Amino acid sequence: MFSSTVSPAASLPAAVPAAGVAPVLEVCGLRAAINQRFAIAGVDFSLGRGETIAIIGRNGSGKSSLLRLLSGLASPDAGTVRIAGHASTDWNKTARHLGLVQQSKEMPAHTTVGEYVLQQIDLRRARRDSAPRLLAMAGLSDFLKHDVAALSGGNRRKLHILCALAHGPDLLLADEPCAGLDAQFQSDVIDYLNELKQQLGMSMVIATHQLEEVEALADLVGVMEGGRLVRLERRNREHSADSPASDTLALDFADRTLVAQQWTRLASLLHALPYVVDATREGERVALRCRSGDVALLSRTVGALAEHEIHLRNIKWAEPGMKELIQGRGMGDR
Ligand SMILES: Nc1ncnc2c1ncn2[C@@H]1O[C@H](COP(=O)(O)OP(=O)(O)OP(=O)(O)O)[C@@H](O)[C@H]1O
Repeated sequence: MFSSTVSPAASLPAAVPAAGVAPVLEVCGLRAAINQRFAIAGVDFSLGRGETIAIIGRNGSGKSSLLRLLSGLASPDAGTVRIAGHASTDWNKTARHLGLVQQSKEMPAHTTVGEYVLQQIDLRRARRDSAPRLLAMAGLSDFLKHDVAALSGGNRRKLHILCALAHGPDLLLADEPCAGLDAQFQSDVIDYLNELKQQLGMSMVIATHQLEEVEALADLVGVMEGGRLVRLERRNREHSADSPASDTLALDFADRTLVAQQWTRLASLLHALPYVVDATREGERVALRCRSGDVALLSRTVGALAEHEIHLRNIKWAEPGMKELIQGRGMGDR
């Protein structure tokens, strides 16, 4: 599913857009103290036109803080964020390029969808005649006269997104756009975001805990941990089924002398497993690099070795799989 793993993220050439194409978003050496104990640091990446980066990581890892810095709502202590070539804090220049969807947004009372959209268009000094097209794209044309407070969670989220796009920005920053939605609404919002990507060539930064959003939308995945971007991967969307994996299993054997005394036999058994890319010795342990991060690999490996009377004391992800990272688990036990 993901083509490569690089750490630190700064050294990743995959995140640099093709030569001659100005990045829509460029983040360089970003550092900012958020409070006395937490800082964003070591964030470097670029996003080309039409590309989407999903920012994942467990609660409190700094995703929202990073989005605030990208949007210019907060200023960095060091480094730069450039949106369409302009410093993110220079709102006069960046505002027309940027659409922002924050995590929670109050809806006004006694306001219809039609009125709300026009208010938001006026706020952004955009053209009122863009309203029908924006509403149609979000599938909300039939809700013009509905009270915004009575909209479903999914439609409300789409309304926020469409308002953020009223002035025709190149870059959408969305903080957990599907948080708290049930599966149906989630998939509605993801379809809508996908249309924006496909039809408008929108570039997007999406902070998320949802695997579905990453699967459907992301060209790049950035993993935040303790305020740092610790992994940055480019997804191979066309060949996701058989792309090489970045997932590694750590194997501890019941017989601690096995690796030292029977390495040749053990290595040939492990290399014969269809999903294994590579097996390497690390003292008494073995690191097994696998083609897919499927959780079933653990039980398949245990079973395959047991057939040869080889028993394991412990088996775990040496590097957390993408599912664990997205759901906020698996970091910190390396
Ligand atoms: N305005 C603020 N003032 C002070 N500290 C803050 C502020 N916003 C966030 N923090 C702190 O910064 C750290 C990172 O929080 P942040 O909300 O960026 O993480 P997150 O990855 O978005 O979390 P979640 O997935 O729960 O939304 C936390 O320790 C949080 O308490």
